[in-house]
Amino acid sequence: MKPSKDDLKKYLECEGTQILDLMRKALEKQGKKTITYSKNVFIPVTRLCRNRCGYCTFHRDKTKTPILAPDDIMGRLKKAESYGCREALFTFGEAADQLEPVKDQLEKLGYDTMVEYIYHLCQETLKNTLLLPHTNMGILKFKDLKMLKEVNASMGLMLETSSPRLMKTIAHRESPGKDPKLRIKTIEDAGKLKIPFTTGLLIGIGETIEERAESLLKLRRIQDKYGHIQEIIIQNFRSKPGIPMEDHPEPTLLEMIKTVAASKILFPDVSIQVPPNLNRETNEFFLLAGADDLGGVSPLSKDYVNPEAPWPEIEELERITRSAGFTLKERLPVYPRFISEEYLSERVLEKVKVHLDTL
Ligand SMILES: O=c1nc2n(C[C@H](O)[C@H](O)[C@H](O)CO)c3cc(O)ccc3cc-2c(=O)[nH]1
Ligand SMILES: C[C@H]1O[C@@H](n2cnc3c(N)ncnc32)[C@H](O)[C@@H]1O
Ligand code: MET
Ligand code: SF4
Repeated sequence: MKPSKDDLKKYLECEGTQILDLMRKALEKQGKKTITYSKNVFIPVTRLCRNRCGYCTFHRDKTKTPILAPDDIMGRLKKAESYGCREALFTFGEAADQLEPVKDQLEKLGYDTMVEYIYHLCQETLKNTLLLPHTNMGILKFKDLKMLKEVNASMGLMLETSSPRLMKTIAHRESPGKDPKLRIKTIEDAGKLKIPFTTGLLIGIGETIEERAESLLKLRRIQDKYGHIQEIIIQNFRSKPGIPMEDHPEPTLLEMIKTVAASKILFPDVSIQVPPNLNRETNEFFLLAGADDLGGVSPLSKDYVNPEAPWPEIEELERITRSAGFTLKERLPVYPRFISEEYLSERVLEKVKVHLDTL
């Protein structure tokens, strides 16, 4: 029986030893002995962005390099390959090609749009490296998703929250692209196109418990209809100096544990990921609450979204995983059940197969 909204609210609100019962229940649903992670390189293709999320330090108003040049990117990818990475995580400010400096630089490089540029970069990645592209560029149109499916092993977009109320608060009031209607449309379009998909929630940006439950149920309904969601990231808001939400409290450890556990109970069929660099001291608790993936870990690049939080070494992930009673296993940016012609283009599938023997 799938939990109802009331069940979810109860999970998210429970206290004391009820939390231990919740963790046990989630762990039973999780049911596996392994915890996965992906070795990646984070490529910030552009940091210019049309939005101004109250929690974000990634976006830049002005920069000398509006977009990273192809040779710079190829250099980073080659280096990543030599470190044994398998995933190229291309991250962008949203709709940056609506902004003049980006438009100008794209034009100089011979591209009309950012989608054309990233398509080319993914193509080059597949041609010249062993890395598998995963593109996370904000909301996209159906036709752009369709084009990018050709050259990506998986794609991603955080839902953040399904609450339209936050469009009026400090978190999203200057971010038209965080309108949950638009985000949900993109995630559904990716489902229609059968693109293996990463999404998630940002916890602690002013949403209520009820809104947290609604966000999870929204993703559940999408997954029931399309089945393309491979992982859900439960990401905790981290406060940092200088952001509009600097004084906003971070979610507590117990709130995060309850959200992770409730997510696993609602999504026994999807990996629940907690980024390990945002919870250096407390990762074990999430594994004991049903999280089964530690996400992308980069041996050579920093997390440009949370630059103050370095990624742990693989040895540390191994130690964390072992002490929680699991074994660590590397995975690709596309999860095993999506490795088929149904979900991957021929050229991506061919590249994915090269990795399967060495995982
Ligand atoms: O370490 C991080 N990885 C992030 N990733 C990457 C993720 O951890 C992994 O690389 C994916 O699981 C790919 O397998 C994202 C991927 C998306 O598609 C959408 C959003 C994110 C956000 C983050 C993030 O904030 N921090
Ligand atoms: C790439 C993803 O990183 C997340 N993100 C952006 N800013 C922060 C922050 N201060 N703390 C935690 N996560 C953040 C958002 O969920 C975005 O979608
Ligand atoms: N700007 C995009 C979004 O918020 C990509 C990740 S944030 C750096 O969806
Ligand atoms: S989180 Fe993404 S959309 Fe929001 S301001 Fe930062 S880069 Fe832009």
